Amino acid sequence: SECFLPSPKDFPQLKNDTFLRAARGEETEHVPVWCMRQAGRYLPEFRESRAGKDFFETCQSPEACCELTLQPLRRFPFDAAIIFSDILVVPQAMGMDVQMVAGKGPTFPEPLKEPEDLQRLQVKVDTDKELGYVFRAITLTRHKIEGKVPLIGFSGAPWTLMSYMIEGGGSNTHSKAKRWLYQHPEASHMLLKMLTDVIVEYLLGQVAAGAQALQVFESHAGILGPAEFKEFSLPYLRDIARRVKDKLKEAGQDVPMIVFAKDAHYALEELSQSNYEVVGLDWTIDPLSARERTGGKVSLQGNMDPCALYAPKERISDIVKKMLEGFGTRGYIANLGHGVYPDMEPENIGAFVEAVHQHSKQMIKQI
Ligand SMILES: Cc1c2[nH]c(c1CCC(=O)O)Cc1[nH]c(c(CCC(=O)O)c1C)Cc1[nH]c(c(CCC(=O)O)c1C)Cc1[nH]c(c(CCC(=O)O)c1C)C2
Repeated sequence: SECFLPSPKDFPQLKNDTFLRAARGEETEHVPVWCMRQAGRYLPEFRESRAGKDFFETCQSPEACCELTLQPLRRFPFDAAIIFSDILVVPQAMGMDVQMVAGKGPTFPEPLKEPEDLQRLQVKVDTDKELGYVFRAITLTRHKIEGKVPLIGFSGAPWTLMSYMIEGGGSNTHSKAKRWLYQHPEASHMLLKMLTDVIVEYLLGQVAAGAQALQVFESHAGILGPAEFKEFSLPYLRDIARRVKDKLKEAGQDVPMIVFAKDAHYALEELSQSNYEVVGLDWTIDPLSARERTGGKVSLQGNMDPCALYAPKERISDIVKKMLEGFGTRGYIANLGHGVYPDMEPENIGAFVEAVHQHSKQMIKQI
């Protein structure tokens, strides 16, 4: 229960800082690797822990979040962990009802339909009160991880959260949310601004609780084109990193920030100049051209096609080798271009991690 949770103080010393060094573009002995959705249904122990339990109730239990975050680390030598939670806890904190419906995914029974609906949202969110359970999960996990690897906190980006709040769940066209951009640009900016304010507080709270890096997920960037991305996503992504960094600096703190804007290859140059140390890439971008286009301004993270995990292990090793040769070993964090799917073989995730470590050690020795 809550009163026995440890405080965000006296954390165990970090033993493997490879991920943090790569994020800052420093030299490492091997390329660090972790996987988006590394805590997930592809692990039998995850399915067992989650069985019969409500998804958001699980998110609200620091002990359950801690256990699910640690599970993949017991199996694989990942170089980072990401706290088990979901991006949709932010719309919940703003007063919206979100349920996880089996076989359908996250569902908002009463999505935003017209600009008047913005009045239903909490303007000033007390993140300690509404999202304190995430902060407590981070503090507990940072203790229980025993300094093995850094712990990443995260948030959804404003446009991605806006699209869920208007669509009411997952969508192929995102046409309801995009209608707002074209019919109600002012209300759209008002909503994006509201979300940005909450996200900044939320990310700062996660660092105060013990998060050692932050990733911002703009998972629905690809549905925007270059012009809409520049107007409705990029300014908010930039504002979030700027405000979080300025506040942390005041407190003498500094954590690397990663921006993952899925399918936003058209905005790679802008993303590399948006106040984030690391730009996460999906698999539709060629590693070498991503390097050229970002011109050494940022570290890069990604980007193996998750479906390559269906390949035999020797093939995974070859794909990883090519990926490493494309990105180079400096300022690079290996990852998938999106999350692990539930039907993937845990063994093949192991092969992916091992291939990154082995090939990169070889390459670094030869430099
Ligand atoms: C494991 C899981 C999560 N969320 C959902 C699941 C599946 C449900 C379950 O297993 O019980 C529902 C869950 N939550 C969401 C979805 C996608 C819905 C859709 O658009 O169709 C689902 C199935 C929304 C969501 N949630 C998240 C994103 C951004 C990343 C991405 O682009 O995939 C998004 C878009 C972030 C997220 N979500 C989660 C994590 C922590 C685990 C880890 O990464 O190891 C993280 C970082 C955890």
